[in-house]
Amino acid sequence: MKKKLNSTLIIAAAGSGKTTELIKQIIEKSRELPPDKFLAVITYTNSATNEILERLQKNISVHQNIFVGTIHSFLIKFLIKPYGKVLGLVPNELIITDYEINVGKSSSNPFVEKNIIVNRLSEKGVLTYDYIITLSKKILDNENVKKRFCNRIRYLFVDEFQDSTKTQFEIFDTLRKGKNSEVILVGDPEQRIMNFKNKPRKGKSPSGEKSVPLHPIDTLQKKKTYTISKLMSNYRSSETIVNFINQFHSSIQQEWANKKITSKNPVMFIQSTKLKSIISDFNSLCINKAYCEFIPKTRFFLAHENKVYNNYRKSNFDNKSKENLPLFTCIYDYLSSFYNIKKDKLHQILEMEEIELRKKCLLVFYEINYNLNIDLDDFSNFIETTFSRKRVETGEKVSFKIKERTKRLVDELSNRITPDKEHLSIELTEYRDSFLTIHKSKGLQADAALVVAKNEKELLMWLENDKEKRLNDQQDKCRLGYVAFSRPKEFLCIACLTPISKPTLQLLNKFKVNIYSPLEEQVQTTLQTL
Ligand SMILES: Nc1ncnc2c1ncn2[C@@H]1O[C@H](COP(=O)(O)OP(=O)(O)OP(=O)(O)O)[C@@H](O)[C@H]1O
Repeated sequence: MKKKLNSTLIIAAAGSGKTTELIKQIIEKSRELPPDKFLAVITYTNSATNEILERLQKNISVHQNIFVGTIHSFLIKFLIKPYGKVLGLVPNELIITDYEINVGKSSSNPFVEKNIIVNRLSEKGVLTYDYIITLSKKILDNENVKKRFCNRIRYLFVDEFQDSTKTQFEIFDTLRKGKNSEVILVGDPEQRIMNFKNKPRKGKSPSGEKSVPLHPIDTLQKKKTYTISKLMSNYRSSETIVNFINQFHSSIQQEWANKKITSKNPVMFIQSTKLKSIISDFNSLCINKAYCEFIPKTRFFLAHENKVYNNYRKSNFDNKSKENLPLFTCIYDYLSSFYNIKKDKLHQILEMEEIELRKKCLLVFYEINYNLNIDLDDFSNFIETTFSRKRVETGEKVSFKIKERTKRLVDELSNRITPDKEHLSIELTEYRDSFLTIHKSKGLQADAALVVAKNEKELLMWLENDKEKRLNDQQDKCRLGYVAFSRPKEFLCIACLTPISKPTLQLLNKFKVNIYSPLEEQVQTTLQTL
């Protein structure tokens, strides 16, 4: 008897181990896959594609009829290449480009003008990413092609479904409607932080008033076309953080599942409004056992826009102490000026794998920590021997600068506590760049995170807990807060660059956030000592 094909929407909130779940389900379905049908997995980045393929290969042999790739490569393989030419929509040779067509503001109708350019390019075989989606939809208008497409694919998995556009969803849903395929969509409505071009346009409701179309990940939860399944555990964060983020999720209340994180660190709000003080308060809280039980080895500094941290980074990291930077960043920075090589090119030019480079950096750390009287000339020799590369001498002035730089590195590192084995392995495996926009931090995690709002209005959007308002937030502002708050495992601090009002303070209290005001802290300490 033919097995009933049941399409599913898996709601997987932050830290729920959605990749693990995805892999598990792909393996299960691959066992039921007829050899003449395809199982396709759509991912949103090439690195996600690689991770999924690597993890699959550890468990099954990935046959020709299993496809893992981005939406664009999926559509090119299954629709554009086999049918585009036959239908006379594209020429033989295709060039795919990520070039974005931007029509000048002076244009009277930029939308139409852009379409004309994109169509002309496609006639010549040049396809932009956006056009690949439009073209695929056009191809699917042909009933014959639609039937063949539906017959070819038995299972379709879509990762990060919340970031799909409406048109992309319509293409996926074609397969479900064909009744020969099973579609498995995995995503988190609360982590939908699309960029502008993906936004649905406003329409008018039958009554004439402006309506805001909801994303399919929200509407599908109310329909019966897809079975809804929810991953209820959070394997990433402490109980306090899980409870905190639950207050902002519109469809899931997660359970704290990582019982290894036993610390009860409170979620903190730092009351300073100057970025420099905020960062310094955050770093002091990280090493204060009263607030943070274990010193976090990986820290994220998050904000909506890069510019929040830019000035701070320029003025502090170019000249002064880097004492709170991760160990490897300090040594990479040093090596970068020592050899005059860009930081991200170090492993390439020094001809070693990233992990090898990090191990050598540890040798540098130990050399500084176990050798109390470092001779700066000897240190240069040590670096050259350790990294098997001589520094190119470029004059006395530079030599003097390198000596100064070495002195600074020795100062920075000799004050550090020797990392124990456990922490070392964390640093070796989980090191990440610390300053990130919230968009960039998606999918990543750190031991601690500082999340800075540029003003009270932004903070209040992040703290919005009215489900309807969150659902209708067209600019993803509320959800940006959720993504940022759900990154840390152990310690979450929030701050705001403008003073906040009393009602906002009360709101923070309502959400069980502790307020940290360094001045009050000082007064308390002084009073206690009297
Ligand atoms: N079944 C599991 N048991 C124990 N730990 C798990 C399990 N699944 C995932 N983890 C761990 O939990 C953490 C979060 O998992 P992961 O990054 O896959 O979550 P996610 O669902 O992708 O979250 P986000 O959407 O926030 O990026 C990781 O450290 C991962 O190793």
